[in-house]
Amino acid sequence: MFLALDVGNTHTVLGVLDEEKLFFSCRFSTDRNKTSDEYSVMIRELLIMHHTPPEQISGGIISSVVPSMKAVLRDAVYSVTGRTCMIVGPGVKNGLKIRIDNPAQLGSDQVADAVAAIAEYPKPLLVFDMGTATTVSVINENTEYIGGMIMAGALLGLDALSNRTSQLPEISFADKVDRLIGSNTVDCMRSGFAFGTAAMIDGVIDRMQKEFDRKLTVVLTGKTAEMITPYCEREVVLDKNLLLKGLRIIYLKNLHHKGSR
Ligand SMILES: Nc1ncnc2c1ncn2[C@@H]1O[C@H](COP(=O)(O)OP(=O)(O)O)[C@@H](O)[C@H]1O
Ligand SMILES: CC(C)(COP(=O)(O)O)[C@@H](O)C(=O)NCCC(=O)O
Ligand SMILES: [K+]
Repeated sequence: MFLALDVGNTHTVLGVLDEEKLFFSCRFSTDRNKTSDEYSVMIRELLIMHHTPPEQISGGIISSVVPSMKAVLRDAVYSVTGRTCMIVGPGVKNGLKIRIDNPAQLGSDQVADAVAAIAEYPKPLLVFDMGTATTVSVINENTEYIGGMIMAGALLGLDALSNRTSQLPEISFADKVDRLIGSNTVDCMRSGFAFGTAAMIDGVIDRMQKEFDRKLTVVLTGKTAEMITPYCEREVVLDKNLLLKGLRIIYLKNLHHKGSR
């Protein structure tokens, strides 16, 4: 069993996996002020809460788009399990053919997503990772990562909307949004979030499709994708664990390269 950590700008996802199974995953806030000691307490408790003795963890892998969190979490995992995590980035093989101006610039979350998507889905394909930012990754028929898009995440837009206006409130999304045409402030905001974001995705898919002869596969992941997928009109696949599956592939690839760690 090994640990996989996906550090996003808002949340960190921790998964415990082996070659076939995802035993559990959980999310906690990405808090840049917490120390490795604080994270080690949290990780230890999460493992125990999920009936996983830390001694059973034989290694770990971290993908982080928050640079300072890499060392903090690696140290925390080391103090809980005695194992040193691989960190997605220079020196760790990912097998992805990255054809962009500066491959080192690509976020490690997009690398892990792309590795998993290539392994599981027909090409060409698009991956929408909907977190703090929404990223679109484009993979061609030859399984090359050729580029993509970055936009503000849908929830970031909503935060900005209520923070930067005097009359728009903070809203929640406990219920399904069933009206396209809102007739009050809150319903208008809810419709804008759900249908507006879904229409953006549908529209990007249509435009991207024109660049390819073969039908694109479209995979959506990230917390926000769970909320938006039901409102999309194009054919999309929601894969909540895409990134963890990518980390599994990268972990196993490097384990076999370097011998056991
Ligand atoms: N409990 C929460 N605390 C803070 N932000 C939240 C929460 N729930 C949702 N969000 C919003 O979700 C977005 C991030 O989604 P998430 O999938 O966690 O992203 P990331 O992978 O970038 O960490 C942020 O824009 C934030 O506003
Ligand atoms: C675009 C991102 C900020 C998305 O972060 P997230 O929403 O997962 O927190 C992250 O993937 C990143 O910092 N990327 C590096 C820049 C790039 O991919 O070009
Ligand atoms: K993202």
